Amino acid sequence: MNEVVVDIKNVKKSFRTKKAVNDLSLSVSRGKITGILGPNGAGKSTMIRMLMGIMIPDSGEVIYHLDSHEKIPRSRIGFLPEERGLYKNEKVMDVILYLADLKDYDKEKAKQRALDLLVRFGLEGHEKSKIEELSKGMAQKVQFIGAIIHEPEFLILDEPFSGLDPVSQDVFKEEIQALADNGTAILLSAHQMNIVERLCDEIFLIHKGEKVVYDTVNNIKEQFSNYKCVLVNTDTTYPFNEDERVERVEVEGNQTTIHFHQDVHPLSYIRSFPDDLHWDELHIDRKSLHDIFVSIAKGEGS
Ligand SMILES: Nc1ncnc2c1ncn2[C@@H]1O[C@H](COP(=O)(O)OP(=O)(O)OP(=O)(O)O)[C@@H](O)[C@H]1O
Repeated sequence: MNEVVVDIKNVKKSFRTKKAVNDLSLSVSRGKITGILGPNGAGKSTMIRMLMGIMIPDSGEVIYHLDSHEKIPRSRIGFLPEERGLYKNEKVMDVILYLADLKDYDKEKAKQRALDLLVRFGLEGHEKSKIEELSKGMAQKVQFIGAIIHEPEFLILDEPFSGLDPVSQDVFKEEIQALADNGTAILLSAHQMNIVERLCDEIFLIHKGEKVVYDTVNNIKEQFSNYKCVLVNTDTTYPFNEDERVERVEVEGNQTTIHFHQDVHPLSYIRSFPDDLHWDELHIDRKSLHDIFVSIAKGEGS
């Protein structure tokens, strides 16, 4: 069942004459990862600030459905801001316990959770290290732990993967997925489309403060993404493009990519290949979310 944790309804926010967010509505549900995407300046941070109560919308509403009398129930929300920053002279455990205390979370529980989380993030034994002694990636892990230490029901992650190496990115991905599997509602802003594609259930794509797409990843791929078929080491003289199902053909090195028109499934086309057509590898794929994002952001639509 879809259990909505927060509804954003028709919010608008302008800075002088600049419309940063124009009439946007969005819901985030328990156990779901919702990606908020958009090119630089699209209005993502402004949306996040309104969710956190750091900014008040000019019109529209942010409505939390958490068991709290506060309009913005901060102790139930976790936030990893885009701007990283922890008290450099403080020790790892002290910083985490301080953040837990800000959310009124029990100190003993926080200590135990912190120890467990430090192990999960490969930071065991660093409880007494000062933040300044940590690498950037390690400090980011501590900040992530600080954002989830109080078991938030709603978690906002603003660019959690920036500056992380691929191994650390994987650790973050696993933890984010595990939190969602445990029922946390997650709003994720990220520019790494390959990660977003695999991690998010739904995507809210905005551009210049306006909604472009709000749907499940599968529906978006269905709606915007045609199939393509890649043949490795095939006969490039074969007239692949002499078929009305084919939109265009690209040859790059030993790869021949056949792009199909919307709604064409390539299987029937592939079955029509002559038996003696050689190829070493054949891949059927859809356009990636990256391709879709770029074409939408450039205003090319589908
Ligand atoms: N405090 C502010 N004063 C004036 N203009 C602002 C302010 N904050 C944001 N803006 C403007 O509002 C628009 C949306 O900015 P916002 O920071 O929300 O975008 P974003 O999608 O988070 O971008 P990025 O991916 O670059 O972080 C931009 O045109 C920005 O210049």
